Amino acid sequence: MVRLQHNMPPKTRGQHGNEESSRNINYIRSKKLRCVMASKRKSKDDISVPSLTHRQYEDDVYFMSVALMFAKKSPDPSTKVGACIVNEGKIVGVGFNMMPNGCEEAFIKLWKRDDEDRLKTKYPYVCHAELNAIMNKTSVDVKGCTIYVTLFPCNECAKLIIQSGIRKVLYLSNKYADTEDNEASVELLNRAGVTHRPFTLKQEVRDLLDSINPFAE
Ligand SMILES: O=c1[nH]c(=O)n([C@H]2C[C@H](O)[C@@H](COP(=O)(O)O)O2)cc1CO
Repeated sequence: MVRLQHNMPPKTRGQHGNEESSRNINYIRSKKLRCVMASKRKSKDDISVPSLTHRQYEDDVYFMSVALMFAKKSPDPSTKVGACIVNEGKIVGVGFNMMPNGCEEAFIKLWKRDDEDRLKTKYPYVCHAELNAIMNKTSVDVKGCTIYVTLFPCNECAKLIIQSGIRKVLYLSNKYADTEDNEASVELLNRAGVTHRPFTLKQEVRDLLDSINPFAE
């Protein structure tokens, strides 16, 4: 009779007659299974603590939602853009595209995209969301901050972002991806070492934001 030592796997006959290795494999498998089951039991009892990446994702959703909420305030009838600057988890600046302060009334008819005369379109006058967010900042500076913006920054905004010390750009839409301005913007951000990446907001969050109407009766 073979006496099994405590903790030793039971002896079984392997498929190819290699008893020793098959015995070890079975032993390892059953041990692994016990570990998995134990960890499942543990995670059921534990209060779940979101992982760092999950928490970061939740923060990203939150700050991008703030950028979207501000985009809704833009008077531009065709493209509403919002931006939110974040410093170590705190919002330090928000903005949306609008005419310069004090010019809103005077330029009200200039929210056009097309006209033979460019001076009769919005483009030479409008202040972009990023510019407003940077100018409205509440902290001393925005060095090392992240900017959440609903549209990929144009080359002029890329310059502002770089010069202000912002180090990271998260954006929702990149609808002008094929334009030269956009190419210049990517080039600028890359050269300056400012990271930029798209962020996808789930449709449910967008729907929720669309449904918020604080002035509804
Ligand atoms: O980075 C940006 N930030 C920003 O606020 N804007 C604004 C300027 C205009 O009001 C609007 C773009 O208008 P349109 O898509 O009709 O060309 O978006 C546009 C960009 C990128 O072009």
